[in-house]
Amino acid sequence: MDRLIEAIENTQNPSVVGLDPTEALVPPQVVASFADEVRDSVETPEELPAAQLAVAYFEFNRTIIDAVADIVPAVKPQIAMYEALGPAGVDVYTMTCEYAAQQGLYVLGDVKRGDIGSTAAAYAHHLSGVGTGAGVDAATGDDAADNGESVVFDPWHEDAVTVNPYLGTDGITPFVEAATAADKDIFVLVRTSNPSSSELQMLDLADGTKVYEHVADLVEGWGAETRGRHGYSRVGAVVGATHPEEGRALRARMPHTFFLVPGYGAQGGTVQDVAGMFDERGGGAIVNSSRGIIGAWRKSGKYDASMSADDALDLVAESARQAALDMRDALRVAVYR
Ligand SMILES: O=c1ccn([C@@H]2O[C@H](COP(=O)(O)O)[C@@H](O)[C@H]2O)c(=O)[nH]1
Repeated sequence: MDRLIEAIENTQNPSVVGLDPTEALVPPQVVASFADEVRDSVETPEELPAAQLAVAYFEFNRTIIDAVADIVPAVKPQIAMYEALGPAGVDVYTMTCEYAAQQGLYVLGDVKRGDIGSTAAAYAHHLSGVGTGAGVDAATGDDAADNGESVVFDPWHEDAVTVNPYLGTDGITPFVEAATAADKDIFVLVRTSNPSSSELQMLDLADGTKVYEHVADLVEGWGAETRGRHGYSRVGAVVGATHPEEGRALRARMPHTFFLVPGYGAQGGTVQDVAGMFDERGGGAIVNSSRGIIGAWRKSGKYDASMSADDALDLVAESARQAALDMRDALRVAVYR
């Protein structure tokens, strides 16, 4: 977690911009502007809409990244938005991660993976890359053979990924090993921000703890051997901004676990809600906003359907930057006390 913590210190900004493009969040003239370019690149007419949206998503993301790269430490692309477009979308996911990394941003891939150990080992290649010396073997879950000439190709360009803990320790261990070998991190779902999250997470266990508290204790344990210079482990926790009381209690319960806090803005979370999720030095957490930043152009009052694609992208950039600055400044007041 050290690189993320130092990036936050350098920007004095504990926030991450979520890159969750949808058709509704990209100005229509931007999508339309790629019609001709894409027409020649597809093999069948059915592929055209997905291919066109994918190219538009990349241009949109690049615009956002350029607009915020000097003021935020990190971005969080949500892979679901890209997978929804098929292979063209997955390509744009990896291109977006690569571009963000090239701009010096920490890239947190929101992929929420989780499976039995051998399959988790394959998913862990998001962190370890592909090739000899790339950590765990995808088929067996064993250490990959290293013939001394290790060649690793990292197609994903992620510094961290989100992981689902429902399968327990053997579903997590390959990610911890891969993260450790590659100097990367994971964030495990503990108390999610969504309305139905209490159906499972708030259930009482026989010893009186809640399910999410038990997961929190597991997460502290999974990270115990991986603490860095700043006292936080490589195994972070996802804690929703929509649960301020539980988030505050988790902060005390998980002293070595860094928090990724989604649910700010579009889902109703406020700076007051997230303030208790930071430690006494104003560290220990990073707050995500996706729609609140990338969709800010729609609430700017300046959008006009007759704008050119270039003007619309300028508005996207200006609005995203302002929204990111507003979020940074609000967090600074609430957190850096
Ligand atoms: O508990 C969780 C875990 C993940 N998310 C993800 O964060 C963003 C939130 O987007 P907003 O537009 O800022 O609401 C999105 O990618 C979710 O999948 C979450 O919201 N809550």
